[in-house]
Amino acid sequence: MESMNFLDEIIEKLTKKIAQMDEEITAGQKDIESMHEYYWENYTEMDQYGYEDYDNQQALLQRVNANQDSLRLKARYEKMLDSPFFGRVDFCYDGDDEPEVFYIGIGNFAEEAGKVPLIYDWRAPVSGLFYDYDKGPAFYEAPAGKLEGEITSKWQYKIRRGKLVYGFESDVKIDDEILKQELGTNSDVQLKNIVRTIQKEQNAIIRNTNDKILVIQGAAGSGKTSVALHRIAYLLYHDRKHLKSSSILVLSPNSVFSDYISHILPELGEENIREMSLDLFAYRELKKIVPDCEDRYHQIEHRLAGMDEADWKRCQWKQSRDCIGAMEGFLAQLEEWLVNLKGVHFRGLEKTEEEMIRLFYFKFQEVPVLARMGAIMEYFVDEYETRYSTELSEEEVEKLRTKFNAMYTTVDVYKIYNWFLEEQGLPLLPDVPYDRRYLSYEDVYPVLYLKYRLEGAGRQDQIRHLVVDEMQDYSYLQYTILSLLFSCPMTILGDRAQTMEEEQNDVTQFLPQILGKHFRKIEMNKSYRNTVEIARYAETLGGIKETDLLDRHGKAVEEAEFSSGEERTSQILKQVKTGPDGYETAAVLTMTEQEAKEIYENIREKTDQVHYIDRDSSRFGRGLTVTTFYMAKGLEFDQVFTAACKEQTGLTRQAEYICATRALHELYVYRV
Ligand SMILES: Nc1ncnc2c1ncn2[C@@H]1O[C@H](COP(=O)(O)OP(=O)(O)OP(=O)(O)O)[C@@H](O)[C@H]1O
Repeated sequence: MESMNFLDEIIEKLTKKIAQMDEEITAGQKDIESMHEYYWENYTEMDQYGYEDYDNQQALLQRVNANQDSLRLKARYEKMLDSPFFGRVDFCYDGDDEPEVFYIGIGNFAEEAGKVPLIYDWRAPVSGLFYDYDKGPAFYEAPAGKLEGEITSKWQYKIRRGKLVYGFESDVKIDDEILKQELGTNSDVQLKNIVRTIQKEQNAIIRNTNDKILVIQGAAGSGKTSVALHRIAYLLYHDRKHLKSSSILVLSPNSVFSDYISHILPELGEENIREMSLDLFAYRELKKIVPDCEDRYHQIEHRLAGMDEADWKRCQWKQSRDCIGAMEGFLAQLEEWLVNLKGVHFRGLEKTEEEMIRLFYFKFQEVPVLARMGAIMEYFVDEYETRYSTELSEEEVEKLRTKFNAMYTTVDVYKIYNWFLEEQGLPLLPDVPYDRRYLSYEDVYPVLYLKYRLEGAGRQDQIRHLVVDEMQDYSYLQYTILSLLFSCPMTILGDRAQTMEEEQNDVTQFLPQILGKHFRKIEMNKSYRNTVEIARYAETLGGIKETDLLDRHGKAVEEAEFSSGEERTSQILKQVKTGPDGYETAAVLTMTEQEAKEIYENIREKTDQVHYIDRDSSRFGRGLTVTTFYMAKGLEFDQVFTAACKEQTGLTRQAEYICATRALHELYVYRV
């Protein structure tokens, strides 16, 4: 078969290329070492202005970067040696007699730079044909414009360790059969790349470069996270000049999730991007105000333990647009309370009280109020230094700073926040010194917002693309804070049905008010993860109408009630099928942390083949895991055991929905 010969040829050429690159990299390393040596031997004699020194450093830096690029490329070729291509499109350009053959893989491969690629990167313009069309008329957008023609044949391959597992001509679009096969296999402790089977609707999102803010509302298991990460890989490929992996940030729910998704980009030959939870970011930002805060999970636990309705209403209000409005009103009058302006004298330079008023309320009114005195002080120092043609020492500047800052009645954001709570008639935070302060989750973001409005927000301009996963879990206030910090393009994805509250949170309703008009919302309604049996069961829990499903069937969902936790645990252990000949992963998902601990301890008495995940964990392993529904968000397992209660509330129903949608093949709902 033609492709078999091609495969052998490619393997040979890749092997040769890798060997050649090895030599280049070793030579590069030697160059770097000798440049280092030269530098250390000669740097004392370099010209006094530092030009030579600078040139040497630049040359060294360039050589190091070039070697790093080669190492990265080599790593990609090594991956391609395992599976050089997965698709092929024969495309006859309009006006040509013969089709051209394009093989598609995870990266471009040409024998030499500048030569026609033997393999095309899945992100190359021509590769769009593979994902978007069946046989017949088709076109793609090349840098030179639209290229039209006809696809005369399309092939799919599975190659592992350099050997063809299968290869066949497909005349329908990327076949559901292949997808079913892919999804029918066992899950992994890592999300997989989907380059071989990206669907047309998914491809449109991945290749979208026009919309600055792309919001994806997608059903559970529709591939949102996968698509967002492939989109990042696509953007990196097409904008290497401006976009680096290190300038992309993913806001993810927790460290386990971060770890779960951290393999996709390296698998595709890209470097990893930065990942963080917004809570962690907030705590770091609040460090000077409070030493410790609650996190989101504490709040969920309080809710499940039966939080008072009035308390819950207050928590919700504090995250709302109304709270921001009230805080803005408060800020408008705050300037009056916050400063006690006086005249300043310093070695012959004087600013009278009237002048200070003019500076504070007019000249510097755009500067956030707690940063304003500093700005006025710098203005004063400038004036002094210009007038007396002298430079003030650091100590003198510090003395002046203290003098100016003494005009604030307080600079403590914690205290100022309490003034706000008092004004609103809300319960106050305890009036305690810094080291005894602890913020409840409801106050974390209002305090952060207040801090930014008082001191200014440190804009995160080094971030050139922001990905927000699980978008439904962020409030109006949190998005407002994000808009103060980031002005870069964003990919925001989530599912309103997977809210961790009774009522669904459709953030797409208010996002345009915050993020502006460069905004596109796309829905993904086809779900791939669960079997039809599991997906239909989950739909009844989530009150969702028929989702479009891949027609993959499996075991019926099993529901049972038990009279004790021990009985339930025994039954779970009977049903778990992880192991060498069984599934890769299984999870017992509970409503609360307490239940998770109990079940874990219970299982541990019988076997040590079990992992426990809580908010401090950073990864999950093969085999059986016990955790809460909220820590399992975004993850998937071959088997899921929902440890539910006999009585359902709105909140536990939602939790059960999240648990159910985590299951790939088997779902058991066991109530006690
Ligand atoms: N085109 C595809 N080809 C193969 N597998 C796919 C495809 N799209 C999605 N999947 C698989 O479906 C599962 C769900 O994908 P993913 O986790 O990205 O979805 P999600 O929408 O973020 O899910 P959720 O919101 O429920 O956490 C994964 O196993 C993923 O590999």
